[in-house]
Amino acid sequence: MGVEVRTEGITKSFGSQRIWQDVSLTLPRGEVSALLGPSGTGKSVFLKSLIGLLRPEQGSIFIDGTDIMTCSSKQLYEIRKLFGVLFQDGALFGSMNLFDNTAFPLREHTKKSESEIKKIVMEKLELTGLLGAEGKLPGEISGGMRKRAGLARALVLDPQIILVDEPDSGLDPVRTSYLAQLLIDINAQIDATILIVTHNINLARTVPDNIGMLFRRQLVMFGPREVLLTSEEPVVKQFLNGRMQGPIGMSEEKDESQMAREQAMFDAGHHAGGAEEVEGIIPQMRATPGMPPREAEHRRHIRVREMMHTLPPAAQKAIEDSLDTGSRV
Ligand SMILES: Nc1ncnc2c1ncn2[C@@H]1O[C@H](COP(=O)(O)OP(=O)(O)OP(=O)(O)O)[C@@H](O)[C@H]1O
Repeated sequence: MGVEVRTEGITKSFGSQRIWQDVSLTLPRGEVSALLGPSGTGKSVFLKSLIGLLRPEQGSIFIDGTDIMTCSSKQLYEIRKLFGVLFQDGALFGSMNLFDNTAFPLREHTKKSESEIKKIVMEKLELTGLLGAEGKLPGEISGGMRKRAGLARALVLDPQIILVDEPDSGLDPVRTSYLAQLLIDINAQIDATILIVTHNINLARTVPDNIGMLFRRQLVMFGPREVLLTSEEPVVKQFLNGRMQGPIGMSEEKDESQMAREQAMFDAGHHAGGAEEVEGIIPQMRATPGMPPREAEHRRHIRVREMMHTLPPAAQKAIEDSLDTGSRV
């Protein structure tokens, strides 16, 4: 079962470059959350901080109640075993076939026999649709297969927290949807807490229970998906529709004169980019029929009900509407 991950006021810089500051959020146990943000806003740095690969200079990171910023290195070693991480490129060893890549964490971190290892590895390769490819080298398979192999490897130690860095990078939209479905199904099967770092708008709209966004070195918001998806915040609206019109520029942010120049151009009819102006909420993906129900759905129902009065009116309405249609929450 998944565990809660909570950050309190964490701040990270590299030298004089501040990446983000005072970031506080809670990933509720067993729920799927997504962290969005334009390129370079420090999403990957955040993910690496959660697992203790990078160290923020301020704040606390509680994993199942233990602050990894102050715990001993022995405790940190144990806590890391709770994580399964899927890095952008799968981070596979190029000289090892998929079987050995997937078996690697079991051989490194457990005393399991080779026959036990084989059973687990084949189970995870089957789950990720890779049976039959176990003898292939990473260089011999497609990007989508490498991603799935990375996921198989991330799952072998039965993680309670799964961190996924840009699951869509290098994948076509169809394969991205299949990978998203796989993550939801895995969540239904093992109830792990999942954090997906992405700038894929479709993924953000359809997969997570909770969404947050980093911009201008701040966490702009974090909460139930309905909050961000109904937000009137210009940066959020711009991001969700993938348009040039708004505060996000080619480098991280625009100044006022550039905003005004561009606005005049758009007013004169210039295309602002982006293919669609989607407003509001679209239904969330469900586990594939035949899968166990997601336990997180029930817990989220209770949690969101309790916090309802603290949410903006548009988010409250979206939640009520989903209740009316019986779809969610
Ligand atoms: N180990 C490091 N040392 C110094 N600077 C770093 C290090 N890791 C990341 N950075 C810097 O931190 C900033 C944020 O990087 P990060 O990769 O987290 O962004 P991101 O939001 O994940 O971007 P993208 O969506 O493009 O992957 C960048 O300016 C990057 O150069």
